[in-house]
Amino acid sequence: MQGPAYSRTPLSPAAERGAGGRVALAVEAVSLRYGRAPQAPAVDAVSFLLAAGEIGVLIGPSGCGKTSLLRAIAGLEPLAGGRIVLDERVIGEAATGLQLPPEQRRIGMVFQDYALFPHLTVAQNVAFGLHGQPRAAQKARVAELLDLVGLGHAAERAPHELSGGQQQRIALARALAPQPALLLLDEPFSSLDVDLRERLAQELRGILKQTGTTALFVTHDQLEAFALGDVIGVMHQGRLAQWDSAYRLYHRPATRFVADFIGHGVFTPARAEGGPGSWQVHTALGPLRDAAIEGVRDGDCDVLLRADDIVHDDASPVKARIERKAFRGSEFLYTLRLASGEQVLAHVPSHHDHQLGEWIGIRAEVDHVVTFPREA
Ligand SMILES: Nc1ncnc2c1ncn2[C@@H]1O[C@H](COP(=O)(O)OP(=O)(O)OP(=O)(O)O)[C@@H](O)[C@H]1O
Repeated sequence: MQGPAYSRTPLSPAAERGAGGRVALAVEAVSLRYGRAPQAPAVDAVSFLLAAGEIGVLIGPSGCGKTSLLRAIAGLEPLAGGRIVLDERVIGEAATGLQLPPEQRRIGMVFQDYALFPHLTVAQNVAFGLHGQPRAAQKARVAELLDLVGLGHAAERAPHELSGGQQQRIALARALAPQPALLLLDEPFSSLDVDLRERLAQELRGILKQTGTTALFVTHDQLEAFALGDVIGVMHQGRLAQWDSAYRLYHRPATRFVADFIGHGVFTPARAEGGPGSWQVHTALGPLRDAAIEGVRDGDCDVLLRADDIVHDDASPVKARIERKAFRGSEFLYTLRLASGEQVLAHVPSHHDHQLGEWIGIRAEVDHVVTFPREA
């Protein structure tokens, strides 16, 4: 199927701003199919723009097509539809069969397995993409990159003498050394432990911003996506469900899938009344109002209630029974059941330590009311 993805905001925030937001990467209705299988394409008419120096992150459940899309951009898979433009140069186009080989795309890649050459030193690994340049220039660039990733002291060591995190920094230095027009990163931290991942994600963002590198990063991990990305794409069954800022993905999800995938929340039956600028959505927790509400229609609907929309308030006439609670340090995630049968989630400060089965007062404090057509 051709045509743009059903993304509410097809432009990334920086590309939309225009000023200082020169488009570096344009992915236009890109589709990819493995073999001649009749099943749905692995990537289905995906469109988005990434501005120069911007970091895009693709997230989505396993098998949704993230890696396939990255491979198509890298030139490792032929396009079944659409076109890819990098720095105003068409690098792949289904209609004409144009497919620039990976090495001619000026694209750097960092994958989960560090793929360093074991028989080369760290410095030789980083210099790998610089052949053809004068030796002195190569040496200076390698030193610069090793300093950038904090491993200047390790230049003469062998990759196996370094930790996983250090090896991944070397892989990053190697990919950045030839100053790629675009850096692709496919779950580069997934084999590392959680603390290290978080630190490396922050370091990586700093390095990419310092070098002004345009990058597209694939991860399973929402927190990693939020920490790294200027703009985040949620993929679902080969399609790009939404390409947007983290804030909008959370507060203005374009589809039910995105609303469900990002953050904690439930859909609860509601009834919308009013009109543009004056919508009121009636729920078991009382009426919700939002002048900026989008996509609502008069009548029955489902409304998204996030765990942070529900406030514990014993003075509230609305009561709910605690069915489950999960300790998360500064807060509990309570799963609550209203007398009317609806389930809601609530983030409650962890010093409010109530027992399972207890009834507590709650009220809804919803800044952004998000509704979807009622599902059977
Ligand atoms: N080489 C291949 N041959 C045939 N089908 C493939 C191939 N690679 C991937 N697929 C299929 O394409 C779809 C998308 O896979 P892809 O690896 O892109 O998803 P993903 O979102 O990156 O998943 P994960 O997060 O698990 O890595 C899946 O249905 C997968 O089974």
